[in-house]
Amino acid sequence: MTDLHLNLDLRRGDFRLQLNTALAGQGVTAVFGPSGCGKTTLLRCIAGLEQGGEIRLGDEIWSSARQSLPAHRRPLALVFQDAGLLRHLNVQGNLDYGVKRAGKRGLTPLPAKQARQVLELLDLLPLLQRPVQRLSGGEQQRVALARALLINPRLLLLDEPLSALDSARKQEVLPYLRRLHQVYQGPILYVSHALEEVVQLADQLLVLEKGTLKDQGRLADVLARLSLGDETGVVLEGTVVAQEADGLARLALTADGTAAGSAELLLSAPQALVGDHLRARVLARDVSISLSRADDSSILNILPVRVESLSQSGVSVLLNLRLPDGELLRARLTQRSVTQLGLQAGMSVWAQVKSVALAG
Ligand SMILES: Nc1ncnc2c1ncn2[C@@H]1O[C@H](COP(=O)(O)OP(=O)(O)OP(=O)(O)O)[C@@H](O)[C@H]1O
Repeated sequence: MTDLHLNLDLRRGDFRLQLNTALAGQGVTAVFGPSGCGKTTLLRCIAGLEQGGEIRLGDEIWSSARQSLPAHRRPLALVFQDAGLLRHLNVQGNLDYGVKRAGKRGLTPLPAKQARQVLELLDLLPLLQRPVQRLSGGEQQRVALARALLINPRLLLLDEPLSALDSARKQEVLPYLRRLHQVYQGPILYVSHALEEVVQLADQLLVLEKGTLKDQGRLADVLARLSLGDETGVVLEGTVVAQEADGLARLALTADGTAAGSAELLLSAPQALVGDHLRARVLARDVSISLSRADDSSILNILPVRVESLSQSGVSVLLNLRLPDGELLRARLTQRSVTQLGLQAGMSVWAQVKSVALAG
């Protein structure tokens, strides 16, 4: 595994990006934070479009006080919100153009068999002869992704690749991004300010605030630490074990993201396939508690939990709950409900989650 080491310090007007960290050499690391926190500047530094510090991928120095590999020589691929396709060429022409330039970056493009797998995964085989002006926004982004993957980059940088798409197109492209690991094993850096995207795609999360590192780590851990007010919640991960006839997917939770646990969730994830790894964000405000298992309720997800802690949060109480295999769940209740049920740390209760409240 080849980690990406960053030690950056640069100023742009009043803004200063100051960061000393390492990013995982595989999986998706999302760079997350409010507008203006420095996400794009960070990506541009790594891509060589801005200078300001040390960048090293494993033993390979891309930038230091003494030297800097020019942007067009760095062995990486970039996908921006604008697919940036060449308008006068068809899809095949755009892909060929990217492949031809891979050598400049010191990269060897994917061999034919793997290249075909990329095109299959992105459903591009039927579109190869199509002029790019006749592609939808979502299709254009799939071509941009293929063009990036075919050069077999050592690092893939995605800067808000969905933000120019409307929400229907976003939902269309997201499943493709979720499956990228089937054809690309290198590290992916994914810049976004959309939490729903980050939750679905990222393994690791790097949070920036005013140009500095606020937090970094496993997605579920960092999200649990972030204070998100009304959006406070947890991320549960699992494998889709069934797509049921009524459109609900059955997700078998994996306790630490790897080992299979015992709990299951039903959620609406129409695009997901059996075997897909999915994450569901469960907001604390969408979880209610009962002392006994209610079998006459419309709520489909009823999970046994242990109350770990209670903390006053504004006018409500935030409960940290543990599922039998150790996953964290949170519930936000009124003080009146907490008093009525006599809820205390250590109690075993039932957590109820409406399946519509789960965004896959
Ligand atoms: N060339 C520049 N000159 C002056 N200020 C700059 C320059 N480039 C970026 N900035 C400032 O640096 C800050 C970080 O910008 P950046 O685009 O990296 O943020 P971001 O987190 O990607 O924001 P967004 O989510 O809105 O894209 C902003 O305040 C921006 O105005």
